[in-house]
Amino acid sequence: MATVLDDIILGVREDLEDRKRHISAREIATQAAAAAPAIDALTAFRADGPVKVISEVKRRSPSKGDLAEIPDPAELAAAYEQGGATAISVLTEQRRFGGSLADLDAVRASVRIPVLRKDFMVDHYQVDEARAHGADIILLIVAALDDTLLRDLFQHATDLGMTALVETHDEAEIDRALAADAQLIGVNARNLKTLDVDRGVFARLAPRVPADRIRVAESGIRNPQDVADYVAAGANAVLVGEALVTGGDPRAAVRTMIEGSR
Ligand SMILES: O=P(O)(O)OC[C@@H](O)[C@@H](O)c1c[nH]c2ccccc12
Repeated sequence: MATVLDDIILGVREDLEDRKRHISAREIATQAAAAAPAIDALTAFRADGPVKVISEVKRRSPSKGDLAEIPDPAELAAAYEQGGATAISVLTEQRRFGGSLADLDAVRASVRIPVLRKDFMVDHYQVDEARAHGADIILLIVAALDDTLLRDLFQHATDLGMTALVETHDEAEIDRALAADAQLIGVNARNLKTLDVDRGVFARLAPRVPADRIRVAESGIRNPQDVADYVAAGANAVLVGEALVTGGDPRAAVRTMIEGSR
């Protein structure tokens, strides 16, 4: 049976073929090589201090529908940065999440911290594109990739100076992420095949991730207590979208998440 994830990836591939017709693979690779150097995100995540927050620019999602208007993603990202975010995640998937590369460009121009291109990466072209648009981090979803492609995209991101956030949902995926040498390992509480959120997954999987890796708890974080629970279970970082775009003052919202976890 086709899952939500399969369905999203079908659309992603169609849109990708369109973009390839406008900008060739060779041209996007040239643009990626010419971009300003990527920021070393691992250093930022390994720095001392309280929990690291990756704050997301998220307009819409398949599970919740429209979340927020976000007339100015640059302004939102700047507020996140002022609130103490370690990195900004920008959804660029268009059909289900309402994102775009234009959002990525706007955010890149407005902050100095690392920027994550959040999309369903299945092709070298998207990795080059991420770099050409100034991303420092890309998301690689283990559930969406076979081992060959996972390693290939991971290596390509590394070659371009980027860091991969490798996203997992279960024990087997953690093992695959570790085998690919991922340093930044995400555990998504939302299962992308069913869209169900289970905040208990992180605590179950975290012990399987060696302590020298950076553990990122993703999705379903409603308040500082959820952050504190994830930190207690071993999270070094959290990825928050909905609660920040719907929570009023985004600068205060990020700050509260960080403070509440201490
Ligand atoms: O809005 P939330 O529940 O705080 O979740 C943010 C982020 O974890 C979520 O957007 C996400 C995590 N992994 C993904 C992969 C694709 C698309 C989206 C995601």
